[in-house]
Amino acid sequence: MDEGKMDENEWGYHGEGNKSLVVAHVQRCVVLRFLKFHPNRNKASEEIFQHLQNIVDFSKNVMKELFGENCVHSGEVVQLPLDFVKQLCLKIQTERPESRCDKDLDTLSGYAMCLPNLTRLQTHHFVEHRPILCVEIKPKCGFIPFSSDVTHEMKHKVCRYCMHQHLKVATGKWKQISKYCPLDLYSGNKQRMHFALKSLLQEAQNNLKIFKNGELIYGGKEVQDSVANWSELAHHLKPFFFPSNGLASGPHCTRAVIRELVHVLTQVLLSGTDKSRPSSWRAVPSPPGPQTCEASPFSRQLSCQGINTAEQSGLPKDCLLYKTLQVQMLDMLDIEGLYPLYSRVERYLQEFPEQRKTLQIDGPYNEAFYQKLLDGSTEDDGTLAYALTKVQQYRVAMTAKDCSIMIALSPCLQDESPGQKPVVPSSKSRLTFSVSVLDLDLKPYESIPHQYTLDGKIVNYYSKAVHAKDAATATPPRFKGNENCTLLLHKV
Ligand SMILES: O=P(O)(O)O[C@@H]1[C@@H](OP(=O)(O)O)[C@H](OP(=O)(O)O)[C@H](O)[C@H](OP(=O)(O)O)[C@H]1OP(=O)(O)O
Ligand SMILES: Nc1ncnc2c1ncn2[C@@H]1O[C@H](COP(=O)(O)OP(=O)(O)OP(=O)(O)O)[C@@H](O)[C@H]1O
Repeated sequence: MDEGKMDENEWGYHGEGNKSLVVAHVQRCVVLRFLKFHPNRNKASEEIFQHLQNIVDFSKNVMKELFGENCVHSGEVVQLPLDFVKQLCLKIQTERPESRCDKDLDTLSGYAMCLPNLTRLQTHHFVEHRPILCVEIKPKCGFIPFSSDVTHEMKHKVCRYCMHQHLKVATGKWKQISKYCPLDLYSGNKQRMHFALKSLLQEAQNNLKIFKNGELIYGGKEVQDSVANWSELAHHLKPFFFPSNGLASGPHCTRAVIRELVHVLTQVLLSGTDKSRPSSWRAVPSPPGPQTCEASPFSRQLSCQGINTAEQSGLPKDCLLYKTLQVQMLDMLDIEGLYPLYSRVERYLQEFPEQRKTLQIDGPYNEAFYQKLLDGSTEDDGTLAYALTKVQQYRVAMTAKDCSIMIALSPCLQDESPGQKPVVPSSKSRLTFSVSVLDLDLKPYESIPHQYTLDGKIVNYYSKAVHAKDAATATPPRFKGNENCTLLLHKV
């Protein structure tokens, strides 16, 4: 990229989250990722450069080690002409969702990250000109806390995502509770994974987006996509899964296409990444807590039928979901056990603020930072060192609980040998695929008190909701008496 000759007309709005905004080049497979801030809260250019450089370093030195080389794209920090950034900001403003406009793109520093466009690149080695489908999943936390510091009994039974759904609906963030439960997706059990993926397709919220040739076609919009839009989605997907057969349109076709998508995604999610290089670390051998969530409609249905819900096949150790779960489980103490350790670090920093740098609270995220994360000790010896290690591990775990998985699929031409590229078969086609992980910015130290407060709010709200519903109907809040759970077990 020639940063000297930048033309805003060559870039288009691509998407955004809470902290960054992404624009994509209209021809080349690259994106620019800008930081966002509340109005009038812009930081000094040097600070922004350092923040972005920290993101890149953390990705290279820590996340590549934990997730594997092939799945992580660290990118680089670039300096752009301020005029270009200002014009770009004006150009994309109308395309931004209103709910994200509480923050503005940083137009003052001129710094951004340049990354491969994962919605258009099949692998980072090839620039392809064939159709490409890309599914982005934000799976969230896939385990129930196993820490003995947990005081709320509910947290041992119901996962955070399912509890949080109730608070999100109550505060108006989403209209209805999703049937998706991360524990189903992470189970490694195909039936549960199909159910989880189908639930994401039914209620995408901010957990699912689908791009075709780099363009968003499903999810990620203000007006929520749902089953009502499946026939349109199926129309987009049909050439990928039924390339040469004239499958008629209509509900039968829609169901067939969605079924193929769900099956293919499951296979890809269970496939190995970085086969050549086994990961050098393990956080926890297998989830020590319960492996099902009592609020998951799937698990509830099985237990209604007297089937042992703890039974599951487990994830293959070389797949990305397994690696994600391992990193998430660096949170061994839960926020309830972590918070007192955070307070210990905080007290020390109040007394010795100049030590913040030595303790690597805001970086540098180098090899030494990574090595300290591998310390698996669980005995608190009362030291600052123990507290600091747990705090840093928690921040990394929280990052993995909020990252997204990007699955790119592209049809194999008839009789084509895929070469080095992995292939997933669907019933009427073969697709090459790649899997990546994105949004791996280390969560800030400062967010820990917020996590602690939010955790309490989520559990208290959910417990009250369960109580209220129990009192009214003698059934848990997620199910009304007339909701037939057998419906949920239809094969996809
Ligand atoms: O706390 P959560 O689980 O609601 O996660 C936040 C996300 O909400 P979600 O529940 O996924 O809709 C939230 O996503 P949205 O802005 O709601 O799309 C952010 O990802 C937030 O991270 P950060 O503060 O921007 O670094 C996330 O905050 P962190 O907790 O990861 O810091
Ligand atoms: N390298 C990439 N290639 C293609 N699309 C990308 C890339 N990076 C980000 N995106 C898109 O931009 C969106 C926003 O990016 P990202 O998740 O990094 O934002 P964020 O503000 O850090 O998120 P959060 O709300 O979780 O803090 C993503 O959901 C994804 O759709």
